[in-house]
Amino acid sequence: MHKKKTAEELPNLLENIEGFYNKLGNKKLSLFLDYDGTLTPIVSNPDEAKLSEKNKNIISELSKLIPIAILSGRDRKDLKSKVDIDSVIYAGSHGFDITGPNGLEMEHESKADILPTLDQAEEELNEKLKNIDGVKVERKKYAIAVHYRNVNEDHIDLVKNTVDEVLDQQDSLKKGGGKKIVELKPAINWHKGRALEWLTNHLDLDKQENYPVFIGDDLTDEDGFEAIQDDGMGIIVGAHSEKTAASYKLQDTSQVTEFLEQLKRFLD
Ligand SMILES: O=P(O)(O)OC[C@H]1O[C@H](O[C@H]2O[C@H](CO)[C@@H](O)[C@H](O)[C@H]2O)[C@H](O)[C@@H](O)[C@@H]1O
Repeated sequence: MHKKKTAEELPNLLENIEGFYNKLGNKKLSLFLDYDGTLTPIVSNPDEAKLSEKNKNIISELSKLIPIAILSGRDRKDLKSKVDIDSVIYAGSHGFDITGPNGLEMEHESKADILPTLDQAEEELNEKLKNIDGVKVERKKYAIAVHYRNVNEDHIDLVKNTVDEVLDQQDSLKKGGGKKIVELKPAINWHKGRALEWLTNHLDLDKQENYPVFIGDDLTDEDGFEAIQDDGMGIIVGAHSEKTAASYKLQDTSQVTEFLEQLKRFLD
């Protein structure tokens, strides 16, 4: 277990790019990317978080050179429609639902049991929260995000308490956090880190020869950083409320774009 640091304590990747290339050495790079807050800036309406043409082009070009997977809390279909590149892997609902090139399809084995429970929780949340202005209940196949970014500060506790009430009745769901959201997720030890490990196995990325890099900005990305901290590198974008297992930082999404551009030139 490595000691976690605050994002402020970490070196900026762009200012230390030679150190990154040295760590990579002769190993083959694979890239794992979060979506919201990493490839797109955080915006108030989740539907408006669009991938820029610039990022789309770079990711598309990079995916011809190295394996790329996008690991998101979003629903996999929503994620795929927003990114719209055929040559990358999509892991939606925090890694519960994965598709990719060459017929790759993986849904977590819990699917049959958990879907009716999520359906019921979604219905209850919609009913109980319907009179609170600004709240948004976002159903993903294997999770539900309750957004309170646009809720009046006086009502935020009510939103959080309502989520707790619904969770109290569902032993098979657990609570998750994120940027101005509370999530209801399957109470299973599966997350972006486990999905990342599953993908490195599936892609046959032997640890001796490969170097996975994961870029993310939020609490749920910490599982991904931890999964690769011995054999690869976690890069945090901005900061979140806790210490991080990442080893480098990028200031914001524009620095992510800059890094991806540099990477493309380096690999060409
Ligand atoms: O794992 P990610 O790809 O980072 O997804 C995490 C959550 O992202 C989205 O919500 C966040 O971004 C929204 C758009 O910028 C913002 O309005 C919201 O406040 C953020 O929490 C997405 O809507 C969620 O489903 C994801 O779980």
